[in-house]
Amino acid sequence: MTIPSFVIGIAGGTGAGKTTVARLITENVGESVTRIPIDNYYNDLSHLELSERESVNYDHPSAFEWELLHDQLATLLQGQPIEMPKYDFEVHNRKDETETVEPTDVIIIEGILALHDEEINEMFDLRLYVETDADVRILRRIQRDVIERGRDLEGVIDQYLSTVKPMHEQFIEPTKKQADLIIPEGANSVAVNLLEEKVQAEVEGDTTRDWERPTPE
Ligand SMILES: Nc1ncnc2c1ncn2[C@@H]1O[C@H](COP(=O)(O)OP(=O)(O)O)[C@@H](O)[C@H]1O
Ligand SMILES: Nc1ccn([C@@H]2O[C@H](COP(=O)(O)O)[C@@H](O)[C@H]2O)c(=O)n1
Repeated sequence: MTIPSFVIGIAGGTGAGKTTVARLITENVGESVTRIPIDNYYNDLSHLELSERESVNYDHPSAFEWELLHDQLATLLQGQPIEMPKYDFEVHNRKDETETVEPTDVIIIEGILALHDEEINEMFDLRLYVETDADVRILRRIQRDVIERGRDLEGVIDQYLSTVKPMHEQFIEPTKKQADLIIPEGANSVAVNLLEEKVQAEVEGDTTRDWERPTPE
């Protein structure tokens, strides 16, 4: 049984480079790291029609099932596996299947609102906020949403102006204050190299966590 020794939260606006940072800093540590996108914890919206799901505000904190994320992270920290939900952006809903995730030395929780929830924040040993200019982020998002998430240009622009931008300003950007480190320009190589070394040390070392683990209910 592995008891994770280091938990990293990575927040930042859409397209800031969170996933890229998470991937790069864990590239050389193989299976000792688990990456958990909080997108997988969007609420199950199976009770809604596709047309209704299309108009949900996915950038508001209420779009996520925080309790499930909290409980599953606590389970991993107790050395137990979880059944992580999986998300399908094309249909705006959870997939039917889950993925079994085993606890590993290092866990990364990554997503726009990764630093939003107070209790989850307390479970992190390191809180990162990836900061990239809004114009760069929207350009990246257009490209990604059209190519990978089955969206059209008009829809991406409408969604950006109606919910993504205002929610970023109201909820996401303020979580920067919770961060231990702010990473400018996304995956900048100096920050990535330093964090990569830190992750490597956690995987190789015999470190223990300094917060009190939640007791199972
Ligand atoms: N530093 C960077 N330079 C150039 N492109 C980048 C950089 N960081 C990320 N990208 C690209 O931008 C897009 C969004 O990055 P991603 O890491 O998925 O962002 P996020 O997870 O914050 O939404 C991806 O296509 C990625 O390859
Ligand atoms: N059905 C959904 C769910 C979420 N989104 C958008 O995803 C963004 C978060 O993902 P990143 O990889 O960009 O961090 C968020 O801004 C939501 O607007 C969506 O479009 N559709």
